[in-house]
Amino acid sequence: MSENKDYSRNKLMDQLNLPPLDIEICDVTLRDGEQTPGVVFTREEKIALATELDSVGVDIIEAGFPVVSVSEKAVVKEIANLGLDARTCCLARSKVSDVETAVDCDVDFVSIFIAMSDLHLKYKYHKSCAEMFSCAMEAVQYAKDHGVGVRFAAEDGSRTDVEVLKTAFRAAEEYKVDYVSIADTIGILNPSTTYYLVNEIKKTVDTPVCIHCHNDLGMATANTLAAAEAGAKQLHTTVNAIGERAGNASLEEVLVALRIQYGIERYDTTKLTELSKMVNEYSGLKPAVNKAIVGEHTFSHESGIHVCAILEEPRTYELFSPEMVGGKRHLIVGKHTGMKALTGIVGDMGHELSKEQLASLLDRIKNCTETKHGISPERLESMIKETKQH
Ligand SMILES: CC(=O)SCCNC(=O)CCNC(=O)[C@H](O)C(C)(C)COP(=O)(O)OP(=O)(O)OC[C@H]1O[C@@H](n2cnc3c(N)ncnc32)[C@H](O)[C@@H]1OP(=O)(O)O
Ligand SMILES: O=C(O)CCC(=O)C(=O)O
Repeated sequence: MSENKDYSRNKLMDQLNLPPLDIEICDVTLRDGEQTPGVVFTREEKIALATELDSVGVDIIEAGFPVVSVSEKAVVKEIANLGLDARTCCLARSKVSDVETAVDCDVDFVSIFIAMSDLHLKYKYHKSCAEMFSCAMEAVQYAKDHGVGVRFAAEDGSRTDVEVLKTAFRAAEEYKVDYVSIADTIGILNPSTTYYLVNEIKKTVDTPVCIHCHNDLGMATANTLAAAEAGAKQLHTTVNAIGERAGNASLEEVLVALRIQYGIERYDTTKLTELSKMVNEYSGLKPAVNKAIVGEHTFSHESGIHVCAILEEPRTYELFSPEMVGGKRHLIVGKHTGMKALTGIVGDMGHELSKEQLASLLDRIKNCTETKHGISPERLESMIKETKQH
């Protein structure tokens, strides 16, 4: 087998003998992502994002929640009619009027949701589970009668009694819903409980299961993958992990993990950095510098021990190549720079310094307190010139 230069495969996965994952990605950036406080995507931005998500190979694009506004409905309909390879869906409450609006948008399926947790029934709906379920099935029937697919979603599914969830999904199956969905709405799950919950539901229904994870405990990506291992078919993601509160499972993290850990290579990960930049620009939300996959530091290295190895073989300290995700490598010069790194960097900048000059430059760099954020290429250039003059 030829050596893979793009990434290091997690070979420990071989020890687990997992069956291959049978998954699809439903990206919800345009719906849950836009629910991030203060975020609004324009029509043009939504269309640009849908087109880019499609070119990544995302299987389903959740285009929006049509009853939110007239312009929201219009753009959901426009995206559904763009002729993308991805299927489209949108959100609807368990109300026939919401589903009527969704059906009018020409989406492939509508996600009809209710919460069946005690907290939501008592404080949000002030109705019994049976009453809410009946509203949901009326809405499901309406969609089915109009030839539109249905995802029946249990909002707050992770805090819903498991037996209640099973009974509801079993009953929804009678209405021929196309998917049942478990939402970890407030991000309470961990990988073990996610696996348990999905496995329980898989034992109960034959209908494909979806998982929608929030990141309140920083586990959304891990939980999404645990759900996939337990047999969840549809995995929900957002670009840059945006979404309610701490956000959702990150598209870029899930796709790269699927490739490296599970051998799923059909998504075009080279577009992920560009997609992240688009969401950054349109949402006004810059990912943290240490955000996995798309953060500014993903391929930035300062430590001498790391850089001296990277100069020979980047895989020593990079799990995957910048090229694999459309990113760029940056070698940072600062307090932690070593001699090999400095020699390489100075050479790459087109300069030749003697051993003594390099040692003197390194000493200056290590003791330079003028900046806390590394030495910029411009500052380094002038330091090199100063070193040459001495
Ligand atoms: C977990 C999630 O992400 S759910 C999706 C959250 N997304 C949003 O809320 C999108 C933005 N929301 C909006 O623009 C508005 O809230 C709308 C258009 C959806 C509804 O607006 P309004 O009609 O003014 O209702 P309002 O927001 O005040 O209250 C929500 C109502 O929906 C009801 N509701 C909430 N979820 C559901 C559901 N799944 N099925 C049926 N009814 C529901 C609430 O009980 C409440 O009913 P009430 O008006 O009888 O008390
Ligand atoms: O499961 C779904 O499709 C949507 C539910 C949702 O957005 C949530 O509960 O956070």
